[in-house]
Amino acid sequence: MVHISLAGITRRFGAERALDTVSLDLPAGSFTSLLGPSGCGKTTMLRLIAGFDKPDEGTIKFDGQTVADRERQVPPERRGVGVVFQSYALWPHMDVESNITYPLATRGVSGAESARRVAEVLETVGLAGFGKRRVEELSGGQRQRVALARCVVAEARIVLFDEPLANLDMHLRATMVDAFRDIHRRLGATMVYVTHDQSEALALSDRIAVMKDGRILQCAAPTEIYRAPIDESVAGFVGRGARLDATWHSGGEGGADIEIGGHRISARCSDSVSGPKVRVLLRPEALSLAETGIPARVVSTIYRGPVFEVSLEIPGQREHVVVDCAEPPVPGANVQIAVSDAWIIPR
Ligand SMILES: Nc1ncnc2c1ncn2[C@@H]1O[C@H](COP(=O)(O)OP(=O)(O)OP(=O)(O)O)[C@@H](O)[C@H]1O
Repeated sequence: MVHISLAGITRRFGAERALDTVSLDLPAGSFTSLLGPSGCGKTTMLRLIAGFDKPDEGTIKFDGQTVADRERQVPPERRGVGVVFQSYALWPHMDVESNITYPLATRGVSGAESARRVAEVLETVGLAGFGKRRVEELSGGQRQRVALARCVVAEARIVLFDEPLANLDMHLRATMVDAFRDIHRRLGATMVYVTHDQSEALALSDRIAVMKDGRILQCAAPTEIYRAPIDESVAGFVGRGARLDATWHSGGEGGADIEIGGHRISARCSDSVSGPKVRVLLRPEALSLAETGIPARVVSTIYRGPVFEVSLEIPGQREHVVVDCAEPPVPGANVQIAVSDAWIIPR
């Protein structure tokens, strides 16, 4: 288990800053997801941690030891980092066993000991009996698991995942999410996971770092990112929900009364916000159609599995509000929205 610390990391490509003075601490044994739109710098960050690339400014330390700064650069093979990338990084023409034993062979482990460890790890990743199969004969999900097995065998102290599930179908993704969680529990390695997929990030990580334009906007537990996003970008990027204009009425210190469409509601807030105008985040699960509430008009309904996603327009608001309903109201109908939870977005 390794504590990873990035301090003031900048990586430029021409005039562009792929990473812009990023500082981030990843505690030993933590599982952190990097979440953010395409091009925000997630892969660049992983490559710097792995040692495939070098920062222009700043320092990366593993357990207090510098592995990269402007002058020094510890090579990837001496960092104890395992990678599970979408491009697999396996030798396709070799069999599964040879791919997995490679890190053992480089450390002088061979023969019966090597065979025992490979059998054990194949069992762990659910590939018992696949040792002699060539990698090119495996499915995408199976290849991911071989890459993971290689990290386990190498006893990687840090494991980096770059969109490992992007090419897999929904069912396999769910299975792999379970496998990753299980491996994290067993290995106790410090894991960093890059994804576009919020549900993966929320399910897997103990912390999520939300990135934009080469910077980290917020790094916190998934529940905090979801319930108390630090700004408009995080609120808009993670989870469903609408950001609305509201008028401050009274309160402070964790909670306030605010008004939307002439209707008063209670909202959570950080200590730093106050009126007279505020922005508020309403998540679908905290909303329902009721006898009294914020007046709105039904714009559309879409069936999403067990519930209908109902899109509602509130006069004077730019974003539509989404509510999940068992029975869909008629488009055009005037309704009222009851609110059980709301978050005032800090500025
Ligand atoms: N080798 C390179 N040469 C030039 N520009 C690069 C290079 N690598 C990355 N970039 C640029 O740096 C920025 C960050 O790229 P990066 O791959 O880290 O983003 P990302 O968040 O991983 O994106 P995605 O989710 O699409 O994979 C992008 O604008 C990209 O075009």
